[in-house]
Amino acid sequence: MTYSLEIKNLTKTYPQSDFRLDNVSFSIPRGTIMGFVGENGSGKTTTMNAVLNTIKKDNGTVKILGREMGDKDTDIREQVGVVFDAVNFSGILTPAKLAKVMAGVYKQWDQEFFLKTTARFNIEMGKKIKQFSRGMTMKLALAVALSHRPQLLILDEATAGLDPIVREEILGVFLEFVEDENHSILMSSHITSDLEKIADYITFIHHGKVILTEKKDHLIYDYGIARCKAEQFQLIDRTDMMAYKKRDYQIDVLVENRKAFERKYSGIVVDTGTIDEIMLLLIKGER
Ligand SMILES: Nc1ncnc2c1ncn2[C@@H]1O[C@H](COP(=O)(O)OP(=O)(O)OP(=O)(O)O)[C@@H](O)[C@H]1O
Repeated sequence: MTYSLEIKNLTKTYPQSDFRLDNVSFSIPRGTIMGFVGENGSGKTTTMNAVLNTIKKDNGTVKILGREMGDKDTDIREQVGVVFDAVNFSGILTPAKLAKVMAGVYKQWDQEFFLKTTARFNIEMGKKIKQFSRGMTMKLALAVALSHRPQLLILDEATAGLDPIVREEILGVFLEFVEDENHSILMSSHITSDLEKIADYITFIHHGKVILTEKKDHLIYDYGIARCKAEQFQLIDRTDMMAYKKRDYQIDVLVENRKAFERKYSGIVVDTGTIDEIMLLLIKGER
């Protein structure tokens, strides 16, 4: 398998902060979308910044399209499209003028593709960016990121604050982007329903550590949450539980193989879980 992004034992500490990105490792196979989820402050943006070399990592290796990126490595930079939550294009520019700037920055700038994408997104080319709504600005940022023809997109909360219709449109663009099996996306989002729709893999991060990387379909269809009474819970082997959480009248147990669990423990109801529910049990549950 070839990877667009390989992160191995990435470590980062900030001065005057207790936070530590602790040996973060995960890889994104070409042609796939990796959803990156975790609580506020768990280390998603720090990981992305360290991948992009916008902050200096303490340790570990990051390979983008098979190569480690040095400070002056502009051609790998061309291959990575980035959209962060806070877009900071100069407000006095219009999209038309911004495109001229970008054409000077990126060797692979594809003006025809930019015009096609902005038209598709109904972006007004002559309007100043400071007059754009948030959704419009995010769509413009995405059009820019795609128009220098990258192979990897890194998106930090790129759909946050957007209405469901705009999000649906953008998710469609992401799926088209990875369609040719060569392009990949690393995408952090608190809107896990978006990731349920388009991600191939999910990486969970908690307090700077990766707690799980898994195929999304495996999480959604094979993982399960067993709803147990206290006496049923007593009978379950610890090796069959990933995590558990006591509630008022039941104990929720996260299991990796819902069907096998149901066969072994007949009488216990096992539901499928959403990414949010699985994350809550992994983070807040006991082990
Ligand atoms: N420049 C900095 N100096 C010191 N601490 C920082 C700096 N940037 C981030 N941190 C701390 O690092 C931790 C991780 O922050 P990070 O932005 O990576 O989290 P996140 O998972 O992206 O969160 P969110 O979901 O809220 O965007 C936080 O505790 C944050 O306060």
